[in-house]
Amino acid sequence: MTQVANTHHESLQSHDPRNRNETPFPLSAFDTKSFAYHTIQTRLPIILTRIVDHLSRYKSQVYGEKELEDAHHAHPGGPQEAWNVRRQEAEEDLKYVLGALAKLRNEMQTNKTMTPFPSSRSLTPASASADEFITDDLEEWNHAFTTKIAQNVVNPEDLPKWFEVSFLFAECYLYRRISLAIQETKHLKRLDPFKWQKAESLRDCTETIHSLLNNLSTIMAKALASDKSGPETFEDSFHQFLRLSLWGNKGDLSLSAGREPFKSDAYDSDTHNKMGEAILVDDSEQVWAHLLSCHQGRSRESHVRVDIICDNYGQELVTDLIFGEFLIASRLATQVCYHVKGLPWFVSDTTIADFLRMLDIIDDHSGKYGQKWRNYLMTGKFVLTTDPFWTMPYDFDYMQSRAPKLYSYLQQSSLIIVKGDLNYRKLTGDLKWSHTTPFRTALRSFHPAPLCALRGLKAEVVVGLVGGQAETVYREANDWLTSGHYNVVQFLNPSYR
Ligand SMILES: O=P(O)(O)OC[C@H]1O[C@](O)(CO)[C@@H](O)[C@@H]1O
Ligand SMILES: [Mn+2]
Repeated sequence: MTQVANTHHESLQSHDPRNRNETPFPLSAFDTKSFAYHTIQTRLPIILTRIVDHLSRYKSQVYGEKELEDAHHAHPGGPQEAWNVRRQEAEEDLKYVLGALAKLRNEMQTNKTMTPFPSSRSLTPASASADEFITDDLEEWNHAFTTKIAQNVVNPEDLPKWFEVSFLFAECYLYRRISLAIQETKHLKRLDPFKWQKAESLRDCTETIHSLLNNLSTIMAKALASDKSGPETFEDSFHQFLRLSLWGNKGDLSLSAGREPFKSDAYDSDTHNKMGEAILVDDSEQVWAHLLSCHQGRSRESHVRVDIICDNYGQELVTDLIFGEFLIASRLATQVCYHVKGLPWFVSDTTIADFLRMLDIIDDHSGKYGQKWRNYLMTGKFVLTTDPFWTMPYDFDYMQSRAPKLYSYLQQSSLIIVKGDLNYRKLTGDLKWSHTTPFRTALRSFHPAPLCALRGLKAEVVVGLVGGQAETVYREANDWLTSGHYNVVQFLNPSYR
């Protein structure tokens, strides 16, 4: 395997507990020609500025004025004084958040040293509810600071800086600091700073979602009608739904910072075929064969659980729900488990509150599926879960040691679908692998169960290509690694050698 080493990082080799001799170095903004540099220099400041704009523009929503008014109307003679105090405190909270974000932008742009987090115990808890955001990842963040794992600093005594640490660490750190500013307030703890962008993008793809849900009933009816002898007959539909979920990944909001946002057209057979031309590695056949063998090999009582490590809200989540519906209705799976983020993350990633809101929105589109999928959640056909690991700075190679419970849960999966670009970066460690490195090698120790990555290429790591393929695609489009146009469907069953 080619070592694409960066002299700056050479002295790191002995420091990271992983065997550096066998793995290349992480992508980092240290390389000024890289997408990482462009992101930290230009895209992330835009993302921060957008939050500040929205928080300033929608102040009254941020203060929860509507909720206050509702409470006031519900209890007209109620404690007006208390509400006024709450409003003033919320105003102070907002000023605090805006100040913290300005400070964060300044620290990033002037390449300051990154500082550890306060202990989660120092944060006053909000009352527990579905839209509660986690805080219990902070001790792990500080573990990464103390041990310097995942950071890629040059010498053990060096402190991490924005343009020198690994790109993955820097980017995750930014999103964690945004959440911290919000969690440090008294009244704004549940604020999702990306909610206006998520809502806007949802409006942009309303028609697409509507048509997807409308067609779903027809396609499912057709697919189920042809179910003479069991799930074997679903092969074509399986490929359609898998690719639909891949296509869903085109609509992320973090990529669009500083670029034209992706406008979704209806997904039809033409889109399906065009997508096919832009799939650089397509292991869908193997995924199908694997899932079918799970179904055929299972006894009457046993389960086939498919885990979806989710990515974005909106269009992508709808395609993932549709895929889940297909898996359950076709009986290829008995359970589909959705893993979402415990914090607002990379602008458009799905949180628990987003997922539940999506079901309400789907109710408005198709009276049927929102309620149906809520029932699935109640009966265990669908499971919705989160874990602090997803918002830690670690790539998946660290899951077994830093989140052993999550790892062993995933070991019981029949198939793990890993969605999107960021998750792919975490699968491969966001390292400078040669593009012909086998997918298995790039996963390093992460082999909990058979897995399939469904990902649009939006960052400078991709593995598993054949010799010469990268060069050919580069000639077609020199921004092939980051444009989101090209895709991979990569499968690995760790029990096959
Ligand atoms: O939603 P996705 O597919 O993980 O994409 C996230 C985006 O954030 C990044 O990880 C970094 O900015 C890009 O690679 C990508 O544009
Ligand atoms: Mn995302």
